[in-house]
Amino acid sequence: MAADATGAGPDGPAPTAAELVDRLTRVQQDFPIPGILFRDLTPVLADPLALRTVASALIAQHGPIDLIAGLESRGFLLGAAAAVLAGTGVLAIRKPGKLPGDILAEDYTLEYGTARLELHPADVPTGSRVLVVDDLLATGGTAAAACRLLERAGAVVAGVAVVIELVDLDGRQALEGRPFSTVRQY
Ligand SMILES: O=P(O)(O)OC[C@H]1O[C@H](OP(=O)(O)OP(=O)(O)O)[C@H](O)[C@@H]1O
Ligand SMILES: Nc1ncnc2[nH]cnc12
Repeated sequence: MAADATGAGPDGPAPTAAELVDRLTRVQQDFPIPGILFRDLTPVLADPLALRTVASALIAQHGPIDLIAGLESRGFLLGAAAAVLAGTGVLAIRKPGKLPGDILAEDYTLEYGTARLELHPADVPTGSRVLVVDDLLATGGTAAAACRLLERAGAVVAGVAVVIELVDLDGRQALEGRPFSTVRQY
């Protein structure tokens, strides 16, 4: 079995997803701009036990789902891992100009800047239950834009699942009551 960075002994209790996120997340002050405390999940993704445990936690709190939507770009990695565990496919909700052909687009506001997300509606079966997966909820603008895109495409948003929620920014309110779960709050 591949080594992991958690330090768990062979007979010790398995660490929870929240513990692994706490231990492994890289915290960087003033990135990408001054004033932002950046929480970087790449060490969690690089650890085999943490990736499996966290991906499993993302899908655990939601009912039956038909598809997972991963949000570019960090949500792609988690969304694909979660989709394999859930036995579903994965949709790519992308930044502008990346998807060819007929697309839907939604503009939104970030903790630092503004942005747009795009989706291929042809990949979304009408009435399918889609779980939106991303690494982090800050203002909630990204996840809310993804939900609006999926609903315009004819999907039912089964929920929004993120690894980290920055509670002071109250991003949940942007989700307007859609089911929401998080692995760790800061
Ligand atoms: O809740 P919000 O305020 O919308 O912010 C959260 C979003 O910001 C980050 O993505 P970013 O746009 O920086 O893209 P990246 O994943 O490509 O780095 C993060 O991965 C979330 O998608
Ligand atoms: N503080 C933060 N850390 C990591 N990703 C983010 N996306 C938006 N805010 C963020």
